Amino acid sequence: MGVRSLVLTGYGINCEMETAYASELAGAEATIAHINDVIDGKYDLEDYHILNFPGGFSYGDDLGSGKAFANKLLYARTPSGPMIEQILRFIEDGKLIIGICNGFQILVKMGLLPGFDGNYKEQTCTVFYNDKGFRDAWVYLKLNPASKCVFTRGIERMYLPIRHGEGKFIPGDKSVLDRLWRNGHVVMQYADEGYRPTMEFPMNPNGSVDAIAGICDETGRVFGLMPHPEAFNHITNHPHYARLCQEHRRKGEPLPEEGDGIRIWRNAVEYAREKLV
Ligand SMILES: NC(=O)CC[C@H](N)C(=O)O
Repeated sequence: MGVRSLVLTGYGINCEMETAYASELAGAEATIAHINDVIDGKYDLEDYHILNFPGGFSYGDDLGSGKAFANKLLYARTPSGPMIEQILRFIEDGKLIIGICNGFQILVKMGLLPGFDGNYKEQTCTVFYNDKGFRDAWVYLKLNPASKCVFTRGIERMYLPIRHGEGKFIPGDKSVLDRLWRNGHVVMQYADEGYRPTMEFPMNPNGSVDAIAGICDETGRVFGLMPHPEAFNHITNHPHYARLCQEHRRKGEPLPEEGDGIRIWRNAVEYAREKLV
């Protein structure tokens, strides 16, 4: 049996195709499912190993990005009980969840991230309006070596696209922020070209506290980030592709075809193959 990846969509989520494609490039079998079909019981989370919450504009970002979709997941009932119970069981079973951009906003607003002490239903952080409005650009990311995140194992730095208006990560208070650092929840920070974390715009595109761009839960198996790794699936996505080609030709080194973002799903698929399949 192979690794199966479920990609949710519906209500204005718009990155499901690229997210499914990223899963497949990494060796998983991907299925795109409308959230209502999951709630109706047409898809069973039990059949999957990786659950993806892609980016987009669910419910038009009304009430704050991701809030309405988060509430839908918290309060919807499936034929076999509350939807949230199935999601909690998915985590308990040792499986993997990733939320990207709007997906990250949904996970934070549900309380699934950071999910302190396994309490996945209490919101302790938020993702708020960027300091300087909507931004569409590529960002340098410094990975936290102390993070427990399964999806980013062995990755020290990344260069990925962002496109959001509400990406400013804010912990509820200082004790929440301390705890995020102390227990390895912080996965990645916005950085300058030398990969030093920064609060400076535009390298830090939104003003996130401590330049935080992505966090995970205590298990390292629930992960969310504002940047879009699925959108760097091939080297031609890179904004300086032509320059990279020239540089590599000069050095006589082949340019890798796969985009760096796929490493996130490669880690997930490898973990699932080892532990879940
Ligand atoms: N690209 C996205 O997923 C956008 C996220 C969200 N709708 C925002 O603008 O903040």
